[in-house]
Amino acid sequence: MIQPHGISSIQDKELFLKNRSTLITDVLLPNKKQVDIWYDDTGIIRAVGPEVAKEHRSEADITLDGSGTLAIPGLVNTHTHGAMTLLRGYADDMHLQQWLSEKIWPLEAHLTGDHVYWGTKLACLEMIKSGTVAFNDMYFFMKDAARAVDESKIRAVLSHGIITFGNEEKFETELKATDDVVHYVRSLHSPLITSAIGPHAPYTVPPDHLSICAEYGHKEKILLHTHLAETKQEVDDCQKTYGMTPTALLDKAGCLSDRTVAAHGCWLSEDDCRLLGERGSHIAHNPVSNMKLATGRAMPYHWLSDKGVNVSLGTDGCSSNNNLDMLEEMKIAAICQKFFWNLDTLLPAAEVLSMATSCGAKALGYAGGEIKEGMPADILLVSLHCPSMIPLHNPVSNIAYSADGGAVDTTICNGRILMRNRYVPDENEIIKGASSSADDLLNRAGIMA
Ligand SMILES: CSC[C@H]1O[C@@H](n2cnc3c(O)ncnc32)[C@H](O)[C@@H]1O
Ligand SMILES: [Zn+2]
Repeated sequence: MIQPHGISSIQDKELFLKNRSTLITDVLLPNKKQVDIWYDDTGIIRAVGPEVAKEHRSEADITLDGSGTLAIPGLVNTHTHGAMTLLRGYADDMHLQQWLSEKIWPLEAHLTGDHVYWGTKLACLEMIKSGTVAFNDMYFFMKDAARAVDESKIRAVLSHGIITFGNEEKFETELKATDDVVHYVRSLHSPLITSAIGPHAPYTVPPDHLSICAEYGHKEKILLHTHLAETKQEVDDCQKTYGMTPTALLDKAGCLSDRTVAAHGCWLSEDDCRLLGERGSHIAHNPVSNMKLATGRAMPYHWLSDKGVNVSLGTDGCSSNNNLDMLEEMKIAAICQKFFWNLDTLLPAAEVLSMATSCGAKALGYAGGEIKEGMPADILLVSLHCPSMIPLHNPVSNIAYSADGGAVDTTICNGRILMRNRYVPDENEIIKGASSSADDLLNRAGIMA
């Protein structure tokens, strides 16, 4: 049996190498019940309860001592641009359109597949260290992102971000890049990685191109990932040009279905929320990015939940956040909603925890986000010995309002242990590779690091 504490020998490193039947003993659940959890080598939870260790100890290859930890489902980041880790701190404190057109897009023009590989490796490392086990990613060079995700062993939905501004030749290239990613991801035969089509936004992709994206998504049975109603300017321009809201425009183009994940939704109207509910579409809320880029309005969570829309949580990219810490995002989501809408009961702790877990899994189209029999073993063990978790009057409150990603001790995705006692194999190599890749990007763009 491999001992859980102290990663000191080669044998201990075997803990991370493959899926094994695993017993987690004496762990606390958010309802304050102490249980054992047993999952098998296919990564499926087989039993959760107080007597599970007694019944299943002989079937487990590994036992992890869960005492002093709280088990919660792995977190799901439903909107980000992973490789933007390399742009962290590059352009802050700006207006969105100016930020994109004057700083971000000019630098992104110099990106290579190698940058995206290292940026995504860094993103995966940061996510594993803060308890995220799945993410919805839209960026460039997504075959390189797929390689990085495949090595990191976390879940991802990957889309090539399509920006055309109506240019037909560019659209051809973007569709080809999308098709390449879709086929490459399928060729990996990974149960953890799927692909999506990613028209960037209704203001960068015109209606005829959006319609073709929708058709492609339906044909391939994949998700459609986009940005929606992020700023007032986007909504006003859309009304002026097309006589309808961006949500109605997406619907007219066939882009709204239960396989649609739209990020932001800050400026949705009540009618937009009704339409999203009727279509079964999902909204990914990104409060930190919205507040940092001063989008001027918080996503109307109360209208969306009234209309039955599934609302999940995302961080957006590291240039507008500037980290991928979903525990931090949960707190800010819960307090931002209360503050902006002046409703002290809006988005309570338990709802924001669901938003970051089961609602995220639902948006990304897989069963998960709950610790119970039959679910994938996407499990975090959060340390109860860190100051932000003491006292433990209410574990859900501590998770939503007090802890940050640093409290996560152990991260398990689909039964594979990715971090134990905050140790992740290859952490130093990833930090080194990503740091020099970020320097290389700035050099290529003629910017002194
Ligand atoms: C075409 S790949 C994705 C594209 O989106 C850019 N991006 C990052 N954050 C935001 C945001 O908040 N709103 C709109 N676009 C954003 C990213 O830099 C890529 O160019
Ligand atoms: Zn975004």
